[in-house]
Amino acid sequence: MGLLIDGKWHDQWYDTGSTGGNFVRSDTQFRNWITPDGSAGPSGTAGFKAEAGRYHLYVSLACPWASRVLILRALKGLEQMISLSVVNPYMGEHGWTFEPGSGVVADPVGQAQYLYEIYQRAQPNYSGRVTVPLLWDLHGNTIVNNESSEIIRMLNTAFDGIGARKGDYAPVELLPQIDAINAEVYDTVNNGVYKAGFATDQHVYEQEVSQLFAYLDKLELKLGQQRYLVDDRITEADWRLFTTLIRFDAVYHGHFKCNLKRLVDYKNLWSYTRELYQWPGIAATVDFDHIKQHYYRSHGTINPNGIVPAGPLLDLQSPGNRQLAEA
Ligand SMILES: N[C@@H](CCC(=O)N[C@@H](CS)C(=O)NCC(=O)O)C(=O)O
Repeated sequence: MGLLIDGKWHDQWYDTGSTGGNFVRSDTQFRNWITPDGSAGPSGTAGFKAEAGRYHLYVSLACPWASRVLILRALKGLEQMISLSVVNPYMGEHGWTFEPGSGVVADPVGQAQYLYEIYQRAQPNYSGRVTVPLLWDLHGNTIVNNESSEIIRMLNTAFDGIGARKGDYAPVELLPQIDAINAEVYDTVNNGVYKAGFATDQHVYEQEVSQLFAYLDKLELKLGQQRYLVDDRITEADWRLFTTLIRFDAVYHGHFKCNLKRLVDYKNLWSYTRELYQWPGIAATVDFDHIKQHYYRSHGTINPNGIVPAGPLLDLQSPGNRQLAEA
């Protein structure tokens, strides 16, 4: 694990020493938007028109942020329009690599060995983290965007005029509610598990874990009364929560010590997770082998012997048929 400084790779772990034992996620830097006509989006520059075959996505199947993007790509039926590379689940001294392995899909652009080469290709003097997901413009030979929350918004509508599947997961009239719940879920759940798992101070860890479970308790009640997080239709907010829930018992409970309860102990949340997992096209985006291999083998400070646990045995195929109480 490391980062690029002035275009040069440095192998170093997150610096929690300067932040009192807290894990602080850095902001992503490439923020352009694909739009139907190539005009500029809410940030970045213009010039990224939605076109079939023009864009390429780099992901890790282990990564919850990349998984959101895979999910929107599947829901919108964009698999033929946006091609895909998958990194090796093991992230070591060179960061993400394309080392051949089960499920790894090589870089078609320049046959990169390491993901950081793709960042160097776009910006030779780039300084910052080398993260997935990464959306690449095959025509312009540059990075469009490496912020998953923005990539999923683009995929939701930008390709609608050129054959994307119907479905709006962030309808304008629901955006204020979606954005509000996304912010809470991000802080307490999506990033909450990382803040607990990467904490290097006992007190910080305990605070993060208690905040995480207090919020899961709230969600458990909510999902006993309503089918989805916002309104009665599935939205982006549900998919953003799902990518953390589906990893919860397999990695966050053990590896990140988020173990006050397991997800399967939450009747409604577990049933909701199964329902979303069984949604058409979604199970194919979930790879428990990559998920477990990545977390347990890549974080040497947390799991020095790199042993990957055999369990848990999850029955994800049993029906996700929650009975809702009257609100
Ligand atoms: N804000 C980014 C975060 C992406 C991210 O942190 N991805 C992780 C994998 S789960 C990564 O690539 N980490 C490598 C690193 O931080 O060096 C997003 O949501 O797109």
